Amino acid sequence: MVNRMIGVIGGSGIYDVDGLHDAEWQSVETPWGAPSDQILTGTLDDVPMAFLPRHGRGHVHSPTSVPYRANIDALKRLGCTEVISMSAVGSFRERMAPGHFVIVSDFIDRTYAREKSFFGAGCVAHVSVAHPVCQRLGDIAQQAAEAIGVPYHRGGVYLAMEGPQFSSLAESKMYRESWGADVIGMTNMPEAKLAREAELCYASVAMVTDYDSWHPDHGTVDIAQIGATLRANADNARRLILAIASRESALSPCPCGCDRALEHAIMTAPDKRDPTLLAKLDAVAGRVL
Ligand SMILES: CSC[C@H]1O[C@H](OP(=O)(O)O)[C@H](O)[C@@H]1O
Ligand SMILES: Nc1ncnc2[nH]cnc12
Repeated sequence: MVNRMIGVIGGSGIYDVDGLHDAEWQSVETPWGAPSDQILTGTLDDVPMAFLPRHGRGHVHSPTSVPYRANIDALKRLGCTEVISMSAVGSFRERMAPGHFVIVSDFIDRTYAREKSFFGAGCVAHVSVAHPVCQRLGDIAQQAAEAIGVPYHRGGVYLAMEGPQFSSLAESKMYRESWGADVIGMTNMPEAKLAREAELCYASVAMVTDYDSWHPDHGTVDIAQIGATLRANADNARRLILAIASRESALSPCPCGCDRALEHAIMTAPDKRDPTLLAKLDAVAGRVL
């Protein structure tokens, strides 16, 4: 048995975590470039943790410029076995109100200007993302939300848009009424797909900041209002991270198979694989290469 190591990716408004023992900001180099920032490592309740601010401290990266591959590679390289995302989202459902947390169950990926895979020419792989979220990690997030008493919803479809502009009214209505999306954000894809390729369990806790632009009583999205809700949510986000750590246990194989996602995924014949790409895949896919 090895211990779990939790990777937490903090989204807008979450640039550090309190209470880590032996806390240290570490620089991690990856074959995919630099991650969004240094990574804060330490232990919470004796559980090793690595915290990465997705947009960098000071909010430097836009949703499009976030180095998603470097971020996932860096967390894997540090020894993380799972990744929890904490993200701001707009809501398409009246009942998912600002201040509520949604434990995401699925995604619709509408992003188009990002690198979406570690694999490619010279080493082709196809993993399943039919169930992009780890059920076991979702259970832990749910238990943690229950324990801290934050209003939460288990399950919700997160639509990932490219941004950085918010949606038009017509888009907002289409996502909500025709596509069945429950919340909208700009960052969880391709992050979730890359976590799957890296055989990391992934779960996303979406923190509702607004009703996007569809709601007749709430007008259009306003970044000032989002900021105020984010600040109000930040304390609950920190408490949730603590509560998640205290629910972690020794590592056993993931019941959903996230940790074995690459088992039969690589298509390229061993003698046709590109050594340069294979070298870059050392952390992400070393187990199967
Ligand atoms: C600050 S509103 C828009 C911004 O916030 C969300 O980022 P994150 O998922 O990192 O919390 C959203 O996806 C947008 O990038
Ligand atoms: N309405 C919205 N659309 C996209 N990303 C968001 N992040 C927070 N609110 C959002």
